Amino acid sequence: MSSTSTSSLREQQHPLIRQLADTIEAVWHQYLDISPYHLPAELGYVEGKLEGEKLKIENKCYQAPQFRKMHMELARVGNMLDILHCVMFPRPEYELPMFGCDLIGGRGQISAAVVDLSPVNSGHSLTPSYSKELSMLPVVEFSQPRALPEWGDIFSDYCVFVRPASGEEETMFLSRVKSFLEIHCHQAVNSDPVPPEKMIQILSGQRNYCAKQQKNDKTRRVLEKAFGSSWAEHYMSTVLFDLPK
Ligand SMILES: C=CC1=C(C)C(=O)N/C1=C\C1=NC(=C\c2[nH]c(/C=C3\NC(=O)C(CC)=C3C)c(C)c2CCC(=O)O)/C(CCC(=O)O)=C1C
Repeated sequence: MSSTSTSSLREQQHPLIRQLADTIEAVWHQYLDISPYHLPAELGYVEGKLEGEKLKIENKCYQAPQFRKMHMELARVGNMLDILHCVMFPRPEYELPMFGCDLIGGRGQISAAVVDLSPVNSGHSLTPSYSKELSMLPVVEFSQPRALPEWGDIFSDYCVFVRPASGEEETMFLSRVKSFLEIHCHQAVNSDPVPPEKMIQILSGQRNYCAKQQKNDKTRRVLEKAFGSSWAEHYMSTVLFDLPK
C-alpha cells in the first residue's frame, strides 16, 4: 500500500511529539497565511554522531504576514533522545509574544515539556487581550511541575514546564499547547503594526529572549557532543535563536 503521509522523523518519535508536530502544523495552516522560509539547504536535514549514536535533525520553517520565522525542529538520537523544538518569531512591527515549545523525551518517557507565550515588550508583560484569554483557560494540574532555570526569567506566568506523569497528563499538555497556539494565531491575525519607537522596544525584547535561550546548556551540550562547539554555537545563534536584523 502506498504511504500517503510524507515521511517525517516524527513517525519514529514518541507519540506525544508526533501529535504535537501534527497539531502545530495544522493550527499554522488553519489560521495563518503561511509560506516557506528558506533555511540554508543543508539544514533541512542534518545528521551527526552523539556517543556513537546517530543524531538526526529535521527542520521545518515557514513565515507569515505577522511572523518573520516559524521554526519547528524534530531531533532524535537512537531511542535515547527525542526532541520537538518550536519557536515563532513575530515580525517586530507587531506587539506579539514569542511562542516557544520544547519537548524532550528518552526511552519512551517525556522528561521535559515546556510551552510559553513570552512577552517581549518593554513592560515585560503580556498585553491585556492575551492575559484575558489565557486566564480564561481551564486550570490544569500536573503532578510533576519542574523549576525553571535562571535564564527562564523570559517566560510568562502562564508558562507550563512539567514532566508529564501519565498519558492523561500528556494529553493535557498537548491541549494546552493547542490553546496557546490558537489564541496566539487569532490575536496575531487581528493585530495592527505598532509605531516605529515601539518596534525598537520589541526588537530589544526579542534579542533578550534569544540571548537568554542561548544560555540553555542542556541544548548546547547535546549539539556540542554531536557537532562540536563551534557548530553548536553557530546553530544556536543563527538557526534556533537568530537575532532579528
Ligand atoms: C520555550 C521553551 C524552550 C525552547 C524554545 C527551547 O529550545 N528550549 C526551551 C526550554 C527548555 N528546554 C529545557 C531542557 C532541555 N533541552 C534539551 C535539548 C534540546 N532542546 C532543543 O530545543 C534542542 C534543539 C533541537 C535540543 C538539543 C535537553 C536535553 C533538555 C533537558 C531535558 C530535561 O531536563 O529533562 C529546559 C530545562 C532547562 C533546565 O532544566 O536547565 C527548558 C526550560
